[in-house]
Amino acid sequence: MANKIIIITAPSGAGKTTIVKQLLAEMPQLEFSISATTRAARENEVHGRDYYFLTKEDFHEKIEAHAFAEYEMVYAGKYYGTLKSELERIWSDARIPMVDIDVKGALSIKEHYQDEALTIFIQPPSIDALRERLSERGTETQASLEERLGKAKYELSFSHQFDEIVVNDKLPVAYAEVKALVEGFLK
Ligand SMILES: Nc1ncnc2c1ncn2[C@@H]1O[C@H](COP(=O)(O)OP(=O)(O)OP(=O)(O)O)[C@@H](O)[C@H]1O
Ligand SMILES: Nc1nc2c(ncn2[C@@H]2O[C@H](COP(=O)(O)O)[C@@H](O)[C@H]2O)c(=O)[nH]1
Repeated sequence: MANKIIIITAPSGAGKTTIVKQLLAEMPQLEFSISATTRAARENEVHGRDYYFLTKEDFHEKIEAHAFAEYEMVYAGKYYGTLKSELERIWSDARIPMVDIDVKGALSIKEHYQDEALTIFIQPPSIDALRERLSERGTETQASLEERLGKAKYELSFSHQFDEIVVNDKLPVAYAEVKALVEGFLK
């Protein structure tokens, strides 16, 4: 049987990480694909759990070695990428990688895995809701918040290129919808 992969994408602040964490807690056959990034760790983040935090030099070495299934410079000159070794590690444990990545990265990984992939776009109810969620999350400066919102407007135009679109207005409703899609895909 081909190796399956689930890709969740959305503009920053739409709620994909929130949904992914709940799915991972309830579906033991799924495993979070830990991305590599050159951005600094936030206060509560742990290397090897939330991300592999790399220097720019280390990230470039991995690009040269073709170690990434996809990578993008997502925000503020910072790289983020899905390591092939991470996907292989999860598949070798007979589990399914849950990949939480930006829209451009999701389009390129979708292209690569095609029929083995389920791609879900989490759509925010509005740009104002995104602003409010990112402000309340408290992780962004005014400049980085504006950068994320600016990019969100562009990313929303790609929603129809994914297998499914789920609007995350009321979290329990969106979560139930995503879970049903994932269960259907894994049957
Ligand atoms: N339906 C919802 N209604 C209100 N707040 C929500 C909802 N879903 C998620 N949130 C909150 O919005 C914030 C952003 O959510 P989350 O971090 O999951 O977004 P994200 O898409 O993963 O963002 P990023 O791409 O920046 O990692 C969090 O504080 C989360 O608790
Ligand atoms: N193309 C990729 N995008 C990724 C990857 N890992 C995370 N991301 C996306 O980056 C932004 C910002 O994340 P944050 O942790 O700084 O808030 C978000 O949209 C992530 O989904 C990756 O490996 N490749």
